[in-house]
Amino acid sequence: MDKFLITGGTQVKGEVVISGAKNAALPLLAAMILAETPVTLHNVPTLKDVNTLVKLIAGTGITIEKNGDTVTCDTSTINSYYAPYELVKTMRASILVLGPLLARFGQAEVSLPGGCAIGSRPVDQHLKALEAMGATITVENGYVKAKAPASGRLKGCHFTFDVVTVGGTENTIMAAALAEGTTHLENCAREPEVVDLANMLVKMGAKIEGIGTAYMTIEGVDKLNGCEYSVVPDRIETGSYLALAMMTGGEVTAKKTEASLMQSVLKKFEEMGAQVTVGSDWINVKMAGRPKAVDIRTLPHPAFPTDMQAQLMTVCCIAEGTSTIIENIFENRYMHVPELQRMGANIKVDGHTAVVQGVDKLNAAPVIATDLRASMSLVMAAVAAQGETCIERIYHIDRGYEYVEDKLRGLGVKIERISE
Ligand SMILES: CC(=O)N[C@H]1[C@@H](OP(=O)(O)OP(=O)(O)OC[C@H]2O[C@@H](n3ccc(=O)[nH]c3=O)[C@H](O)[C@@H]2O)O[C@H](CO)[C@@H](O)[C@@H]1O
Ligand SMILES: C=C(OP(=O)(O)O)C(=O)O
Repeated sequence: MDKFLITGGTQVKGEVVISGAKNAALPLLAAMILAETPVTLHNVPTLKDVNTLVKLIAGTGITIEKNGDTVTCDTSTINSYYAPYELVKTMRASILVLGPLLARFGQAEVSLPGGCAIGSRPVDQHLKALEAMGATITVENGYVKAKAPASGRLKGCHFTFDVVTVGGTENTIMAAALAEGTTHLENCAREPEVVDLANMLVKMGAKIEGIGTAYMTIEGVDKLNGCEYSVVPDRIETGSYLALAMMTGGEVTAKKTEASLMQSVLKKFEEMGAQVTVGSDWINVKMAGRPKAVDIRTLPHPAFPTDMQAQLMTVCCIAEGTSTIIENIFENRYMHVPELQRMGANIKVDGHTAVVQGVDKLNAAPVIATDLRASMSLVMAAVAAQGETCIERIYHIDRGYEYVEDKLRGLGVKIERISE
């Protein structure tokens, strides 16, 4: 398993080009299954999760290829509607092929994703919404087996999500796009990645109203065509590199990104004393001196995203004063805390609440990355700490940060990957 060796004490400075968003690329790849003619997707990041989904889609017989940051797909060769456990277990977002396969081909068999380090993450809302559209769903031997009604097509319905779910909303709008009749969805997720998916579906010929709101109406169409589309910039990758500027009293300009996607995060940066300047496709963050403590609650978009919680907590570790963080989305998303404590952070966790008392500095220590964003939080801590930090199990970071060492080196970070 690969490790990172990071020599700390660097004040980062420079520019970083932001990649397409992992969390948009995955549903957009799944949506390709819906198209009767070829689709071309640009700005697709080269990541382990993207490779997994491409492999899973190729396993159905669909012709799909990734060249650089472009993926092309032709569904005319499909001969299977099956997503195996071996791939699904490595990436929960694999469940996103369920809605498209079922809506287009009337059947699907997809392994049930398990829980993961950050929480149990059930998919009951995905299944309930598809059932409301007339699907017959059984769960047997760890697989979700889904069939459309006898007509072969799902039916429009009225469905209210019990919880705001990004993946649940995505699976449902993809299915509804090809259903017979109109689907009314309430309590939808409004994340930019859901909006990106809806926009691509519209480009493919779907009829969707209420994009970016909690209430969406989808009038099903008989078929969807291919299109050419470009993945939205990664707001979490953007936020992570900008947070590194705050962590080290440095300055970072994130390019090829969009400030409008991440207002709640930029507002927190400003509350912490950073100078934030934005342009049409860039954001600059400059931090003079020590950040100020801040209070954070993670909630669905447009509030503060759970995927930035670990990174901001790490900045709070060296901030002046006491910060309070409340994680409302996932029940176990504080796995980075014991590792940050090993580096000298003063954090107390009680249930969903973490109280972080800022310290003057962090120290290098051997640590273990437990999940994707926890990995980035440890990288940030290591860059700011005095001494050499070894971070184990960095395969997590490869799921979600494209060319991470190159980008960090471009900002002055001293980082080495040790492959064993
Ligand atoms: C690939 C992708 O886009 N991943 C993102 C997506 O994950 P994902 O789509 O899995 O997250 P959800 O929005 O579905 O989960 C939000 C909450 O709803 C619960 N829930 C979800 C579905 C369901 O059927 N039943 C249920 O109870 C989950 O356990 C969780 O507590 O949104 C999360 C929340 O912004 C992000 O952290 C992830 O990075
Ligand atoms: C939790 C995340 O991803 P996933 O839903 O793919 O596990 C994330 O991107 O932070």
